[in-house]
Amino acid sequence: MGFEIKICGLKTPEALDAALAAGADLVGFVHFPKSPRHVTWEAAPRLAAQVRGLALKVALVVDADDALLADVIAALDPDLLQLHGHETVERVAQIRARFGRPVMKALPVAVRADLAPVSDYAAVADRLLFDAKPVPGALLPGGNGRVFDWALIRGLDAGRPVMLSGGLDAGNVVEAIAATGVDGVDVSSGVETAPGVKSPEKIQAFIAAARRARDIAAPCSNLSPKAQAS
Ligand SMILES: O=C(O)c1ccccc1NCC(=O)[C@H](O)[C@H](O)COP(=O)(O)O
Repeated sequence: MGFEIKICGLKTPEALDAALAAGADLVGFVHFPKSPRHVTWEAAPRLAAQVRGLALKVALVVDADDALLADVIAALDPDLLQLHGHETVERVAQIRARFGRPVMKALPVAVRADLAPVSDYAAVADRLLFDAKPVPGALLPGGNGRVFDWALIRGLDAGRPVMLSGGLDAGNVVEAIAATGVDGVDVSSGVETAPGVKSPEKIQAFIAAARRARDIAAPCSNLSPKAQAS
């Protein structure tokens, strides 16, 4: 798996088109009704069909029960389930076994102690996503545009591919990649003009910047992220 760039919170055909045209490796669809990025049941199958294998489809859920997961999987046919709630290690393992889809567990990070469960989650998840811990009482568990201290995960060997998110944008993603050495980056609010409103220009700029950083980290490779992943 090569370095990967994920654009999350896509809910319109135009925004999805922009992410695919710019070369996103993963595109994320949020199922969380309180979110301004929530994808309706009506829109989900159409968005999923629009991807046409150009990127991996990621279905983001928060503490979903089996019935909801089954519905989300039926609607999106995702390549990856992103678990962005308080799912326990046991629940992550159960979801992976029960639904037969690769799983990325999001872990909220604010202080070093938040990394204590990394090895337990790495044992049951296919990937890990480090995101900034929301402030107490926040409406959303992610997609808050908050940055955490990247030094906390510098050089961390989780034994699984690791993505970084939380307050990334075209202006800081190069530094974030250099500071952490992660396997991929994930962005939502940093490519928006307002909560839930994606900007094609910001998506394009983010992906171009992240690619530049990847190429600095791996100067011998001319391959696209997708080609490296294959
Ligand atoms: O984006 C949301 O509205 C959302 C709702 C519920 C759970 C997670 C959510 N977003 C997660 C992400 O988009 C990313 O994985 C990550 O948190 C990056 O967000 P941002 O800081 O806005 O770039």
